Amino acid sequence: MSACILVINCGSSSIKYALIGSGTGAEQRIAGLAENLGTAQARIKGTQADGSTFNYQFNDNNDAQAKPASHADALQYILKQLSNHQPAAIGHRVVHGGEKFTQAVQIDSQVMASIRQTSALAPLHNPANLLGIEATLALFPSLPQVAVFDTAFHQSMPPHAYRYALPETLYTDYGVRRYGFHGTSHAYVSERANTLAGMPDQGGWLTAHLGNGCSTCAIWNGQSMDTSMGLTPLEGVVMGTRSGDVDPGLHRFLADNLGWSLLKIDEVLNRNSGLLGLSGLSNDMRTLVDAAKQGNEKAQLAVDVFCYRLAKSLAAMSCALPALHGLIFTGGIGENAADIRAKTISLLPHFGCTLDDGKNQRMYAGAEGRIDAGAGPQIWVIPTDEEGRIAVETRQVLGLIE
Ligand SMILES: Nc1ncnc2c1ncn2[C@@H]1O[C@H](COP(=O)(O)OP(=O)(O)O)[C@@H](O)[C@H]1O
Ligand SMILES: CC(=O)OP(=O)(O)O
Ligand SMILES: [Mg+2]
Repeated sequence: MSACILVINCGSSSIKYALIGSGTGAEQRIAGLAENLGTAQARIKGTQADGSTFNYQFNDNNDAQAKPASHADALQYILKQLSNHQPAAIGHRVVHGGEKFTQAVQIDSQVMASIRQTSALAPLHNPANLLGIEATLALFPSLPQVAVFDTAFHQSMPPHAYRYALPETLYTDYGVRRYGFHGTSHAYVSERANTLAGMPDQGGWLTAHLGNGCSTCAIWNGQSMDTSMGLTPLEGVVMGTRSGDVDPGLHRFLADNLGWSLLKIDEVLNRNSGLLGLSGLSNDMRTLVDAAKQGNEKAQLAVDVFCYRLAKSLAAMSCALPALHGLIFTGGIGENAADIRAKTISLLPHFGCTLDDGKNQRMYAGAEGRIDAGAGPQIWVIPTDEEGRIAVETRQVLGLIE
């Protein structure tokens, strides 16, 4: 693979990686996932250059005394797998860039200090992103590294969308405003939809990125006009383990009546809520859809709240657009869960969308296509490609020719 970019997306307990070659003709890609890092179940699975797959369990003899594999251990293993390929540069997903970063930048010590400063606003994400950067800097001290921010795409939001109705000093002195996340994904799928629908850089799209974290976005002529996540990735729609919007009065209620500390409240809203909290069963939409079909009422309620709050968010986002050309579903749930798409669309009759049930049900994993029946705004399923877009932006920042 010539002049390839290594893309690293470090989560709190996982690392997604991809080595993306520029070559001529079809793009070449080797990708994988390390998960359960920091636990005895840490493992890595991925593809190799010849197309074969590997699945490596760090602690395969279940030794209770063994030290759990860290992010650095996983990166070392990943790089060993890729040792036949010398990347030209490394691109990192960084979730929160605050107001400072309106586009991707080459990483230096000042950029790292800024990412560190912003960690308080994305405690599940930025510290993990920094771990990834530090580990690759140690392993490849001479390679250029680029940070691609989830927040950058949303810096085009107008003040009426990004300001909270709070005293001004909280914004001017402390940066309390709405930032939005998943920008790399919202940007990628809306550009892709422009291309597929034959309307380059024009039109109004509502995008629903539905992964473990979920967010919606209103995009007009290629620019983010509003999005459901805010100061932190906790605001907005229901997610796997995150609550999304709650009454701000909830915090005082829990403190006064249950004696919970702010730390405990934050933990519950981030890690024990959302689909997991409602169902008491799982944060995995596949499990919930199956359980609901078997008559599990809590799983059904979790699915119902998820779809209703998602439709409500899309309806609210439509206020940011002069005209609506289409809706786009992406992320693990958006790409794979036909019933969730159908239920959400059924809650938006005033959009005038018509779903083609057959096309919706027939969409297979990894496919992109239109699932509307022709009348009203278009409905698309477009698999996101955050890694591909991070590689493109890394090349652009460094002036590397594709
Ligand atoms: N076939 C499917 N049906 C329903 N949900 C699915 C399906 N495949 C994946 N998902 C859901 O997608 C979510 C994970 O999305 P993904 O985009 O992979 O996550 P991440 O945000 O970590 O990138 C999980 O809730 C998972 O259950
Ligand atoms: C910002 C965010 O929620 O990211 P993820 O979906 O990767 O958790
Ligand atoms: Mg994701």
